[in-house]
Amino acid sequence: MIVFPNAKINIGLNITERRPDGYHNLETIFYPLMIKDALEVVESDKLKFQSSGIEIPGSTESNLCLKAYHLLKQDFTDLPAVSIHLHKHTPIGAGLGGGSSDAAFFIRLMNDLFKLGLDAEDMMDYARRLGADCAFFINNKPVYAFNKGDEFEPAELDLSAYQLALVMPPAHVSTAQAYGGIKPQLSTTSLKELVKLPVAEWKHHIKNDFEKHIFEAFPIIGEVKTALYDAGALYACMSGSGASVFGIFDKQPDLKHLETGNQVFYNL
Ligand SMILES: C[C@](O)(CO)[C@H](O)COP(=O)(O)OP(=O)(O)OC[C@H]1O[C@@H](n2ccc(N)nc2=O)[C@H](O)[C@@H]1O
Ligand SMILES: Nc1ncnc2c1ncn2[C@@H]1O[C@H](COP(=O)(O)OP(=O)(O)OP(=O)(O)O)[C@@H](O)[C@H]1O
Repeated sequence: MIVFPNAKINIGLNITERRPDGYHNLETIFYPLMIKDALEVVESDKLKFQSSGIEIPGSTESNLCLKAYHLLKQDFTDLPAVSIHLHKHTPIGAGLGGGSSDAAFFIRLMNDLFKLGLDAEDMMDYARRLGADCAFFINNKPVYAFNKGDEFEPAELDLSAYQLALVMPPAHVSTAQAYGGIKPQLSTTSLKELVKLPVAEWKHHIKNDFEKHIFEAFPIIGEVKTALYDAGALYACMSGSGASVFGIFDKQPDLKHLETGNQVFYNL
């Protein structure tokens, strides 16, 4: 069975409180983005994992697909061994949730392949144990997210009338490093309300709290955001903890000048 785990962007990100467990409460809007990996799983005599495409840092055992397999195996002890092939296309250290998506799609695939009988809530509970971003990819629809970013309310948001472009600068930001530099602050108006404003108004109201200190550490990322506004973006923002930056345009932008040194994705 083969599936195509897609990425996400965060439209705004308010880090509101530090939690006693060391994590942070936040609010954000998750929006699915059509940059995709390919994930193939077949039943096998023993558990195997191989990847192709972009090189994934870290050990094979730390791959979120294998972590998801072991998590399911704890409860489904008869689960057969599988051979996993992940073709990695989504940039890593990008704030696009690529690894989280692989894990969530893996859980969905295993549920279908081996008829585990899990509903969406059950799968989200497994996903939450693998990472804060992971649960979103179970339903994979635009949502307002709160608490650790793993509790959701539906968001009525459809950007299909716009052109989305994404730029990945030559910088890699680790999520833990990004949270390390943050000073949480309660927000005055909820993103849930702000996102109802016209897209052209968002730049005056919707922010990503990571941008300030990440732009200081990696000036290139802030420069990319400026370049997206210069190219006519109605709204531009770093996604999650970075390093990628997306722009929302009312027509196909000309970003040729950004293609040297950056990876640019169009028609998302
Ligand atoms: C930045 C975002 O991508 C926004 O959607 C997410 O909050 C990150 O989610 P994620 O990559 O799935 O994060 P996890 O793998 O659960 O956690 C990585 C590290 O980020 C920090 N972390 C993550 C989520 C959160 N709500 N508070 C945190 O402080 C913790 O230091 C944690 O050790
Ligand atoms: N399937 C996977 N794909 C990519 N990275 C993975 C995967 N499984 C585990 N990882 C680990 O996750 C790390 C990437 O985490 P990081 O938090 O930097 O990602 P990100 O792209 O910024 O996504 P997020 O939006 O979830 O923060 C990699 O260095 C790698 O070690």
